[in-house]
Amino acid sequence: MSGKMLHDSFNGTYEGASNYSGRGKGFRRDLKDDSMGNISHEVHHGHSVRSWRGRGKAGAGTYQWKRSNEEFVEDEPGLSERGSTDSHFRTASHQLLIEQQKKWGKGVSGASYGTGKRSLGVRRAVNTKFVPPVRREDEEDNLGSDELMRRCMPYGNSGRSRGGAEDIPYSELMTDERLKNIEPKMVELIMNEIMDSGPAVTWDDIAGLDLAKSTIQEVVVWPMLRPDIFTGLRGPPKGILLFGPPGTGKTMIGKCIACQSGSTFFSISASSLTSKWVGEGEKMVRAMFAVARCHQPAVIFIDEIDSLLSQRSDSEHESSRRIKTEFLVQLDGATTGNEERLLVVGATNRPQELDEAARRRLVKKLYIPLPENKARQQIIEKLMTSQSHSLVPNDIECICQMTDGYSGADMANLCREAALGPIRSINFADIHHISVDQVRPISAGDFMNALHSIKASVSDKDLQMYEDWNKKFGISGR
Ligand SMILES: Nc1ncnc2c1ncn2[C@@H]1O[C@H](COP(=O)(O)OP(=O)(O)OP(=O)(O)O)[C@@H](O)[C@H]1O
Repeated sequence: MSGKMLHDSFNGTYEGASNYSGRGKGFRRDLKDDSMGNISHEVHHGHSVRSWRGRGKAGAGTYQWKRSNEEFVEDEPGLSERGSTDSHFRTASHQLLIEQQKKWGKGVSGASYGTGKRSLGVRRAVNTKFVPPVRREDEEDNLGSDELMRRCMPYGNSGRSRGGAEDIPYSELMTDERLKNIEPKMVELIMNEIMDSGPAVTWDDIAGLDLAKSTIQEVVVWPMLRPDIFTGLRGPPKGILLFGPPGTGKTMIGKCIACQSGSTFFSISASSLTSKWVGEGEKMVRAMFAVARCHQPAVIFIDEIDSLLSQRSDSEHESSRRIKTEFLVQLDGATTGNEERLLVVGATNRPQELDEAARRRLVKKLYIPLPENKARQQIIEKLMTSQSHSLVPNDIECICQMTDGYSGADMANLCREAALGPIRSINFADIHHISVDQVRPISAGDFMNALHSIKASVSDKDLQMYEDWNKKFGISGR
């Protein structure tokens, strides 16, 4: 292209990408405009160059990157006021963004703050600390994209869910062949919202479930750790299903598998693909598998998998059908690629709704039942270690007997409710000046009161259904 080069280093913001800077470590972006409205955009990384051409206007604005038709167009006029805009009209969100950029610096982008972008609905881990989505004033300007990506990960490198997998710099990742047909904004979304880097989960964190834990250890964790030994007939399944009542630790197990096998953990709720990402769900599925392939070994955890792989019906929406087809294609790809170290863990509270194709692909089906007496005791003891309490072993035994039928989540709720007992006994007027030491310890009486309001959430009828399904399809159902 013979036109002049407007920017030797593109430093705008791509739509949907948060805090994205073109000046990443180890790569350079060039944006050229030939004055005829033709744009060329190149990413130089090492010796490789990837380029896109299209029509649009160069400026320091927000660009939409349409790789499907090789187009690169300006989406909103320059966010910084020096952008090449002809119009003075701004939307409210655009104006807000300009004001935020003035206040916080250019690290703030429309996708990262204040524009109501939807999240994927992945629950934050219990201990996840709040990480402000905007750059603090004391942070340096012009962070490279790798640095930005690192900062998006709430825990840096310590205590992460990943056991052994090394970080792949974002710039390097984007040159990976496997991401060739994936939109960069999708990659970034997956890395920010689905790739989980929260605190590690160990087997000891999960109370009870001894049979499930030992089976998982043997069937998936060891084979993922030693693929050289577990070959051929000993090869690991590419998909497993965890089924059982809500709140019994299925998500914890999924994460624990990733931690213990040194894998990267990707976690998404299937319903968010259809409800929150209307029209994008299919792309998300493809992107998630592609990013996971770049981060092998990897565990992809799909919560509520029944909403993705339920029996087909005539009333099924076209977009849901497409997401399901894409998911099955990806799952089959993972199953046939013998070299790939990718495990899909599906979790469901409604196993009876899975169709035959799903049951066939999720080879091992593990029942995750309600916690037994001993497991309930472990949950109480674990949660009480960080609290001041006056419970003696007898009290805990008594509470455990009274909580037959409670799930792990019910037990956690019960402890939370009991922990409020001492607070409720404080006079409202004293709450302002009372010291922490003056709050009385949690007592057995607080638990007795809490038992009035926190009940078992799983019905006997549902339990029977899980038992029946386990007998029919589960690997522990004999
Ligand atoms: N076996 C367990 N050991 C310790 N804590 C547990 C256990 N089961 C559940 N919990 C508690 O319940 C919470 C919810 O657990 P988790 O999300 O893993 O359940 P789930 O089976 O995935 O639920 P859902 O089906 O509703 O998604 C956990 O954060 C933990 O506090």
